[in-house]
Amino acid sequence: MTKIFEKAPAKINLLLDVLRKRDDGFHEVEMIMTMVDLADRLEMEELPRDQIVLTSQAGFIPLDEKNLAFQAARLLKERYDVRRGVYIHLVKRIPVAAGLAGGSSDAAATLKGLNKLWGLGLSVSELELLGAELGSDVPFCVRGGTAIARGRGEKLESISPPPQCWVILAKPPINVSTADVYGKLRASQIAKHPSVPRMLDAIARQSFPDMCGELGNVLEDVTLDRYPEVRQIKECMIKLGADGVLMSGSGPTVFGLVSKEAKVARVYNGLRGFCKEVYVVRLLT
Ligand SMILES: C[C@@](CO)(OP(=O)(O)O)[C@H](O)COP(=O)(O)OP(=O)(O)OC[C@H]1O[C@@H](n2ccc(N)nc2=O)[C@H](O)[C@@H]1O
Ligand SMILES: Nc1ncnc2c1ncn2[C@@H]1O[C@H](COP(=O)(O)OP(=O)(O)O)[C@@H](O)[C@H]1O
Repeated sequence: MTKIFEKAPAKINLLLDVLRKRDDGFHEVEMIMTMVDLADRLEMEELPRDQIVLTSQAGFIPLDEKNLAFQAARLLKERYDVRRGVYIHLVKRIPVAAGLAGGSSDAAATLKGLNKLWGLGLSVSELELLGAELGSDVPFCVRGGTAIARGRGEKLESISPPPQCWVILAKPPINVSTADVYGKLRASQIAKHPSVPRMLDAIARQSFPDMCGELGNVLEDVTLDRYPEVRQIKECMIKLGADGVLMSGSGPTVFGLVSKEAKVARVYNGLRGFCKEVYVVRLLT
């Protein structure tokens, strides 16, 4: 029986700016997002009965309609009147509720995998549009690569990959709700907005130091104030000598960019002293 395998990588936001709060409750954003090589894996195969069955080795995520992979399968089934069942097994490796878009990437991988398994013939842009119905980060996860995201995150423009480097991810043991963080942000009172043109220029010139200098995320104002442990991890990474340090998305994961391999062990070992979940990965360029 045909089995489809899909990789669902985590994202980081090299830049996250909020322009204003919209009337629909969402925020108008400008983000520069890229993928890292920390990924979930999904296996999808035909089920002889007309049902969506989702399993995972992870005991700490919902496996019913609350799971974004389940929602993605249901959306395709309903929209294209697919009367076939599917068994999805999710190997979860991306930390949950971390600001790394794990659930969104699982949803994107499910859309891509079932498009193949069910022979739907949908284009990447059609899958992105479907993804937008599931969450603001899903269209980017469908497209992958590096992109500027506008609107509520669904309007994408692909750009060339950033200079390659090491990425050290540290996730403190707290769960941060994206809705809460956006809810606490006062968009009209943001003290300092990061510069999209300067970040794009640094990436286009492949200047690693300038890219590090242009990192910025306005959601740090909310999360770092509310969760001192996130601020502490950020300060620690800076002290340990990471070249650029930023919180990803709404947090609480903080990432450090490092260009020289020799420095990676120092940052990793220093962090491991007080943060259990630390990963060393590369950009997916
Ligand atoms: C902050 C970011 C940055 O990449 O990522 P995460 O921290 O979640 O990884 C995203 O904007 C999150 O995207 P995603 O997690 O898909 O959000 P959604 O499910 O669409 O929305 C969750 C909630 O966040 C708020 N929200 C989300 C996106 C946006 N542009 N404005 C908002 O105000 C809304 O309150 C919404 O109900
Ligand atoms: N496939 C999934 N993997 C992880 N979490 C999921 C998934 N589907 C739904 N969720 C729920 O979505 C919430 C946010 O998860 P996640 O996508 O990991 O966070 P973030 O948006 O911060 O990157 C969690 O509370 C989790 O219970």
